[in-house]
Amino acid sequence: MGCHSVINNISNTEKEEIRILLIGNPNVGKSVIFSKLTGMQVMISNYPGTTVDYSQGKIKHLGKTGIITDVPGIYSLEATSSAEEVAIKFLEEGRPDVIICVLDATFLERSINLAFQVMEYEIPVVFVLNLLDIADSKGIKIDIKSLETELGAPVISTIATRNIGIKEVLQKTWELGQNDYYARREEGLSKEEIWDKSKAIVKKVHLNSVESRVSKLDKFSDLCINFYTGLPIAIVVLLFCLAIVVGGGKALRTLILLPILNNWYVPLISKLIESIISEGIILNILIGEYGMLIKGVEWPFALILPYVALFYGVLSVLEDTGYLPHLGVIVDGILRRIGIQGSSIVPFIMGYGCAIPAILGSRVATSQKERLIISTLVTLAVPCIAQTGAFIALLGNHSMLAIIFVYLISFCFILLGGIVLNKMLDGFVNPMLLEIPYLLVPNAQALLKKIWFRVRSFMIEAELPMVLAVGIAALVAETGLLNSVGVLIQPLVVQWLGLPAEASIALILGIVRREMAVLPLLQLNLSTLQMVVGSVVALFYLPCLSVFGILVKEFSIKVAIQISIFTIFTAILVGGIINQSVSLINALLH
Ligand SMILES: Nc1nc2c(ncn2[C@@H]2O[C@H](COP(=O)(O)OP(=O)(O)OP(=O)(O)O)[C@@H](O)[C@H]2O)c(=O)[nH]1
Ligand SMILES: [Mg+2]
Repeated sequence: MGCHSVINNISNTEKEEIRILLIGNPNVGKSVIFSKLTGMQVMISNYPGTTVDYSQGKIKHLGKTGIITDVPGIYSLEATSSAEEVAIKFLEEGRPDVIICVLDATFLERSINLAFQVMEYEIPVVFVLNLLDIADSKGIKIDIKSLETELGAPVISTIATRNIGIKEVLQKTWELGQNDYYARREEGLSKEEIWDKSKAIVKKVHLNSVESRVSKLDKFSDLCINFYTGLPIAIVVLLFCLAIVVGGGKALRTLILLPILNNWYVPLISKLIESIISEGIILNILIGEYGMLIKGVEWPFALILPYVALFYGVLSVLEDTGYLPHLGVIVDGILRRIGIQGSSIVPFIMGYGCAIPAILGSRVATSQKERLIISTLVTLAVPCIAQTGAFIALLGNHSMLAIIFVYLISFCFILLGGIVLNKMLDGFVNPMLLEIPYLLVPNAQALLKKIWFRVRSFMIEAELPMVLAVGIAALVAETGLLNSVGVLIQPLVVQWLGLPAEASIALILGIVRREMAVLPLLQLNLSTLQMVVGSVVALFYLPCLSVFGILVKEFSIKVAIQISIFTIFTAILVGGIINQSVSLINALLH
């Protein structure tokens, strides 16, 4: 990072620190600037509302330490969502020493409007005019000197993604952060006056009359949000993504990972362990039916990881191109019926990866009711990617129809659950206020970094609990504990759901991780009906432990418990109804 070294973790605060706050409209590149200044990896995507919480990092420069905070984007100083509250709280209560206010060169009027509101705080401000390359491609030219004069504070022009201007931002921030220099204060202007003033400034500083050039991507963007052309585009895009994740995942699994595992790894590890331990429980726990060293490697790495990697690959492309908000416009009509705005398609799609970012992402929703609906539906009926991998492993070789059936049930319950919750819960859903970003060609390096970051976090956060869960399965199966636990839930599992008693282990392990409610079924030689029932139960069943934790944190323990009771009840009810009705039809036919 050139002229400064970076320490990522913040410990206690020293006196000599400069506290810096990054502020600006959504999607203007604040997080890119944060990441370039600190060297820290944070989420960066091409849609408003990527950052929903704050990140802090330390910068050391010229012998001084700066603590910089990246917050969610805001349009004004009145919070309309819990994400915006975070930003405004940092500004109002944090009293930073200096503010870096990022302006969007392609949308200057709105940026300046916020700038004036920020300047009322009498805190030194460095203005950063970002996205200059995009402005340039649109034929927008801005007179920086004149903008400086109008704002009464320094303006640095940047192309953050290419690291252009970042060094200057750092220098200016240090200069202002140490001197008591205040931006000019605008006394008590009304909202309308601020808008008028912003408009007048934009007129003054634009060097050309902005007859904005329309690129091919802009034309395609228009096609994506027009319902009649946008709907077929959306279907093609989603089917293409599905093909990559499902088809690609299967190819990776069957052509590369399983052969390596079965032909090389398993014989090698079995030989090794058998040469040390000849028989007994320990041997079985390590390499037996649920062997930790066998299933604990096969399940997470060969069955789940390919889908995780491809899903995050596809998701990251959708995010960085800026396509997701376009999709939001097309699905707004449907989502509104289930109490969600079109813009919430982003957290919803994230739920197909993992429920945690989806629940956190719902912070951009403008009402508590909407947040609750998104979080409940994602927890109830949206399978995470690890669970999808497990469904494909269980049902894929057996019957494609069975997979389609499970996903149809999932869709039906998203719709049904949404309609019911929308009616049941008090509150309101605001009309959609969705900003459509320019479609961009993603930067390959940034994209790969982001995918790697996500896959790595999955490996760190998910693989260990999965291996541990396999260990518990092995222990429970080998010690006969399974039988005693099984007896308790046997009537439910055997009589009502029609599954073998051993399937209880899936229900026990499903508490730890969602895919573990499916994977143990692989060992049981089930009929197609049993597989489908097991999958449907697993689909709804329980939020995994970490999702439960997030629900408590974001809402309350009461809400988390209510959602869990609701999901477990739905799981057992729907699974049982499928089993009982198919069995009845079978009995009548034969
Ligand atoms: N071409 C170009 N793209 C940029 C530039 N700066 C940021 N971007 C892109 O703009 C998008 C938004 O960047 P972020 O850093 O996530 O924006 P943010 O202001 O943090 O957005 P929120 O967290 O949603 O408020 C990303 O796709 C970036 O890659 C720039 O100078 N030029
Ligand atoms: Mg951000």
